Amino acid sequence: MTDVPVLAVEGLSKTFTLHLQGARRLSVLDGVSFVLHRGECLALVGPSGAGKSTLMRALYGNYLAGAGRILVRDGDEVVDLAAATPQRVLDLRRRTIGYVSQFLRVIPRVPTLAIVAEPARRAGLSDGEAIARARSLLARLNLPERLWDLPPATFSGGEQQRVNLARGFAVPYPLLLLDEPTASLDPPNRRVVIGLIEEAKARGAAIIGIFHDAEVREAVATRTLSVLPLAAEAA
Ligand SMILES: Nc1ncnc2c1ncn2[C@@H]1O[C@H](COP(=O)(O)OP(=O)(O)OP(=O)(O)O)[C@@H](O)[C@H]1O
Repeated sequence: MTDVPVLAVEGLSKTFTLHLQGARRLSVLDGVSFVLHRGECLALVGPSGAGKSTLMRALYGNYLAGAGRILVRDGDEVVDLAAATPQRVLDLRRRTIGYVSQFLRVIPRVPTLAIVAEPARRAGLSDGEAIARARSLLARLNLPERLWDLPPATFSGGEQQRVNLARGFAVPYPLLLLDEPTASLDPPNRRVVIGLIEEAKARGAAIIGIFHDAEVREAVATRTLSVLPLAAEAA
């Protein structure tokens, strides 16, 4: 299976129906196709509102595809995420597909360390290993240790983004989706994230990212995919 792509997207389309506006339909993605192999980092580029985040959300199964296939390699199997059951999608998210969204959304009152350790625990690590991994990532991302036992709801934007990044990099996912992972970070922490992405590529992860920061994009991307706005409203 080594030559089987980690991800093959075939003819992916997505149309939103705006129920509060007379069921108007807005076509955002139309026939998107690409293939991604181990160790590649694909940067999605295109103007604001073109559909980059929509594509990411469809690849994580948050948005249901209108048409097309999203073929994800899962061990010896290839699963079409666009047609998978919700249970199978959750299963893929446990070990196969990681997603670092731009904003942290977590259960209130849970301390930072537990939030970061949780994906590693779900992926099968022991409690001790998951906590050790969480501690090491939080330290690497320069989150002050005095914050680790606090819930992150009141953290600054950059602190919350680093909690999110630590969660995403705590599991060696074969496929990792990064939605503007350095948007709120200062230059030293941007460099830490570039290092984490390079290490993930070196271990064979396939990565798709939206990097508005050109310096970060040029440092990590092996190629780009243009997502362009569609001209017309869907019929
Ligand atoms: N849940 C939704 N319901 C209706 N329309 C949506 C929804 N999500 C996104 N859209 C619309 O789809 C289009 C693409 O949005 P998207 O967030 O994917 O763009 P983007 O390329 O990521 O933009 P940016 O670079 O500004 O983040 C926009 O016109 C947006 O209004």
